[in-house]
Amino acid sequence: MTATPGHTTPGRAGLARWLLHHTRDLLKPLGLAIVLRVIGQLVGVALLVIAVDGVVRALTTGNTDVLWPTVTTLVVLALVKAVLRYLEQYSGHYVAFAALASLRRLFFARLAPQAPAATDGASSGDLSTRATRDIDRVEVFFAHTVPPAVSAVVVPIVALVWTAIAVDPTLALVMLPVPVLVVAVIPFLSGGLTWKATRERGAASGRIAGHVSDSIAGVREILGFDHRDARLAELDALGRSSARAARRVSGVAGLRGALVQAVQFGGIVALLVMGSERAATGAIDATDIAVAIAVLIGIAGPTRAVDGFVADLDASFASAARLFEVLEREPVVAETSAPTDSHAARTSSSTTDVVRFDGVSFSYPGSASAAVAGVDWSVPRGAHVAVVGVSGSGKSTLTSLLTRTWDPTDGSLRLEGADVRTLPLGELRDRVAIVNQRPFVFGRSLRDNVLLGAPDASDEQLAAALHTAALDEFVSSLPDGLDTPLRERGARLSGGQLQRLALARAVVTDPDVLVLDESTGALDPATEATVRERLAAWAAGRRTIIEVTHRVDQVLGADEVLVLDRGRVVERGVPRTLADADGPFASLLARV
Ligand SMILES: Nc1ncnc2c1ncn2[C@@H]1O[C@H](COP(=O)(O)OP(=O)(O)OP(=O)(O)O)[C@@H](O)[C@H]1O
Repeated sequence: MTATPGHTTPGRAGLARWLLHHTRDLLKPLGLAIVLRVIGQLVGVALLVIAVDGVVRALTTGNTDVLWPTVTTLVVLALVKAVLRYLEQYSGHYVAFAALASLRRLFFARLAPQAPAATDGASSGDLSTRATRDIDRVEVFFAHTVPPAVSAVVVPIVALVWTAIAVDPTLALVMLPVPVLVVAVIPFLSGGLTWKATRERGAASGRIAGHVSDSIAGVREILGFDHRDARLAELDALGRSSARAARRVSGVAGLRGALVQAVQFGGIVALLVMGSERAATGAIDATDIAVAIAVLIGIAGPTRAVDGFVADLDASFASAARLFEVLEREPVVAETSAPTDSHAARTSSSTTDVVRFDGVSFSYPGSASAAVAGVDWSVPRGAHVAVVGVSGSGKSTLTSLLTRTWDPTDGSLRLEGADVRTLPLGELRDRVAIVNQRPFVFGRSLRDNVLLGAPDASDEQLAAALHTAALDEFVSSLPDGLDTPLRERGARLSGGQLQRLALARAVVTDPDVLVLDESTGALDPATEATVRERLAAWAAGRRTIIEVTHRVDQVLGADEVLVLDRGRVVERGVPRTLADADGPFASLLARV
């Protein structure tokens, strides 16, 4: 993934704070879930203690009548516990699912400003795993972790303090190591052993998802070039590394469960031994020993819950870490903090240049050479200009700086006099529309796809855009017209139809500047001529067209052409004049 440095991923405590920070609106219902759980589990301990106390008293006194008030109390407490359990489950899951919804919103809200720079190089399978499975796993943290974790600490403390006061302080002391070991020591030690493996397992799953989604998207190439065996071998290798990490996690989980049980039974044995010694001195009686054992058994459930969630919690934190990496990454371009009055800047500007590059240079992160170097260029309003050059000469990069996919490493770029960095990104991208080489089609209707950037456009505006892009005849030939559902990635469209759809999508937003990045290459010559004619009529000297192409013969009619070579401007001028000169443009033309 093309990562831009953000904050270092914190450890589990930091991630817990981070999750709680982003879901702070839910802290009240979360608090309620915790209180309900703690009370419910204390009631559970009380149930055991009262039952054991009643039975032992009845047996030692030989009077079974004393059991009736005990039974009544137990019935009432059992009902109370059931109601508390229901309310706790309800509020815990309410919090969990509301938290997931807000994390999903946050994921897209934070990802959008990083795009397309940070998402272009990323595996879509890995990103979608983060947005779905990783977010779902965080549910464990809210619904099955925070309330049990708090009650695993609070319930034993209350129970032991009560035992010390109401039964015997020595027995309470004997019991103390059990919850300490079960709740704190064992999970802490095992967490250290499994955290790395759990993170490796999460990363491996992301890589598997990326591999599978690439295989689906590239199935034609895989079959066409008989690449199946190699893909399967890669998938096997990924599966093996995921299984290795999973084995380590499960092995440690098994060991942890065994240790917890050993400690709990050891606690009962210790109570029996110490209790008998204390009873022999007359300090306590049989009922006290039985009640203390009941308390230890009563707190076994709440404390063992830690063992239950520790493995899931590691997975939950590993997922939170994968979310953190995306959500806290610095956007490649920063939204202006104090937007200038761009309209005022525009109207007060006396310039007739709609776009102006001043000493613009740009290098991709990690790249030693500049993709664009020292470009000075101004484009007059209403002009049709072209940027040409051999493949890799920096044409697309130059125009992507205009909409701030990236910011220049040096120099500045102005739109109608205003530095693009001072314009709100939304406004900038409204005013400059780019038709990309590889437009994306969503699995929605043709209408929705064209109106992506202008959902409120009128029917007339839509019809005009379709006409300009020469897509109108195609649309009328479809039985469902604009309501025709399109499959994702435009599977039902030809290359030329896809390009015209992308063109209509840009034109309908009524931009000041339209950038065409190799966006007519798939059209047949007659359709291309129609599109060019209609685009010229649409621009009508008011809107500016910047055309990026390596098909130099197609831009002989442009007002100006800029020839790039390895990121530098090597020639500029009126194309027909340059065609007759003996320069780079003429030699590009000779190659056509
Ligand atoms: N996202 C990226 N990360 C790193 N390097 C990149 C990236 N995109 C492009 N480049 C590099 O920057 C240089 C200019 O690429 P650019 O796409 O701007 O050229 P181009 O003239 O538009 O090429 P083409 O005509 O083939 O589309 C090339 O060397 C390319 O390898």
